[in-house]
Amino acid sequence: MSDKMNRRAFLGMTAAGAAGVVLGELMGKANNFLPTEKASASTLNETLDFYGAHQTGVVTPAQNSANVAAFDVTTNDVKELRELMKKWTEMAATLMAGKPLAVEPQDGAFPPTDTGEQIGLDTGKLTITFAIGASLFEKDGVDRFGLRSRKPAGLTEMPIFHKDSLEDQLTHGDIVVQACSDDPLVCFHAIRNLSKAARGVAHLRWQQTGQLGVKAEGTKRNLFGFKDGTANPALQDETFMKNNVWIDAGDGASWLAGGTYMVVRRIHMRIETWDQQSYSSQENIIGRQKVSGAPMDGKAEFDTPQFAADAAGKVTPLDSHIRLSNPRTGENSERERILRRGYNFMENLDSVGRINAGLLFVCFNRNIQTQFESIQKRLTNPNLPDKMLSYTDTTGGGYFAVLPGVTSKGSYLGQALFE
Ligand SMILES: C=CC1=C(C)c2cc3[nH]c(cc4nc(cc5[nH]c(cc1n2)c(C)c5CCC(=O)O)C(CCC(=O)O)=C4C)c(C)c3C=C
Ligand SMILES: [Fe+2]
Repeated sequence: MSDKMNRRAFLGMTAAGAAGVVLGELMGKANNFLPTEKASASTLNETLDFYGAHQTGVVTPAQNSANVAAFDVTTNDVKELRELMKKWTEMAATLMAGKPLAVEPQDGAFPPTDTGEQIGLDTGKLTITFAIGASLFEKDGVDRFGLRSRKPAGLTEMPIFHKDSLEDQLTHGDIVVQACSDDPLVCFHAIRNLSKAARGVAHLRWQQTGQLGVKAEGTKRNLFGFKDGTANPALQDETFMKNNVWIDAGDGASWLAGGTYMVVRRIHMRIETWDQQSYSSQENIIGRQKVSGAPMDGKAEFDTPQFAADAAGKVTPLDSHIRLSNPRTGENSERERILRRGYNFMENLDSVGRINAGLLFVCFNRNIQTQFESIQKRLTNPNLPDKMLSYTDTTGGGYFAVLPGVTSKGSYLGQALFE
């Protein structure tokens, strides 16, 4: 595939999208472009730059749709795995730039290189993020690719937490790919074509879509009807990202510097049961006011809850979700904080007619054990479990290491791991 922009592809793009790419190339962008958190139809044709020290899709403001797909690698040949990463690198850069995967006309005797359903669509700020699971380093005791010694100590298989109902076909995986865009079809197209290109080397293990809803500004809501993301760190807070999200060369696996750990939890929500709970009990379960998103003891969404003044949990119950997820005990709470980037999912009814919907919980953190797991263990502590656990069932997900970004053309995803 040529690095030069194909003239036809260029002309086929919307003017603004093409201008974005050209401007990016002229500026020689080193870092990922962060658009404002505003999402509107006029921004649908924005493209984000694939290249940078970190991959996109982590601190990128969440687009409206996501498609997260896990792959199992079927080859035992490390060269084939490396070739796949090279191919996916080129494809991701091309797709994010809004270009087709092949230059027309193609040889009519072969299947089209690009499946084509995105032709004429805007990219919707498409990001494609690649991460790898512990099983790529070792599976059933076998060092499949000679990579076992390079596995970061903190990258384990996701354990089964109290009350988890993990289903094998929705859990774990050798490689995970997160495609996010304001257009769900663009996400689908990305995953479909990456899967098609992996034929014979890797195949899809599970796939989960998610939606946030179109809203110009402010915190979006989950399917319990509450604002979700209020206490998330600001995406522009580089100090937070350095301390709590991005992995440092000194953290153990130097090849992973600039990456992060991604935790995925497919959390089914018992919608019908939840919908029968009184207004005040819903607020007590979450620990925030439903419409404003304010803490129980506050007035506005971003007020800080004063748990110390409510030791007995009379205002904000001790087993409420926000009280357990962040007890606000100074330094420790700050070190534990994660970057959440989840999506709602809504699927067909289950076999007995219940709504099959929930939260595709995604978070990024620098250390799974001291951050995500520390929070998760409080939420699932059998002695004082999160009240919300009675309304959710976690059916899938996994732990993955998000690869460092690709800084220049010719380099590829995971290169430092294979060298
Ligand atoms: C272990 C991590 C977490 C899981 C799993 C999780 C599931 C989950 N959360 C909601 C809804 C809300 N969560 C909120 C806050 C919040 N949640 C976590 C962690 C997990 N949530 C944290 C760390 C926080 C922030 C706590 C704080 O610092 O105050 C909120 C409140 C609004 C907000 O800050 O986002 C809601 C609402 C659901 C529905 C869910 C599983 C289905
Ligand atoms: Fe939460």
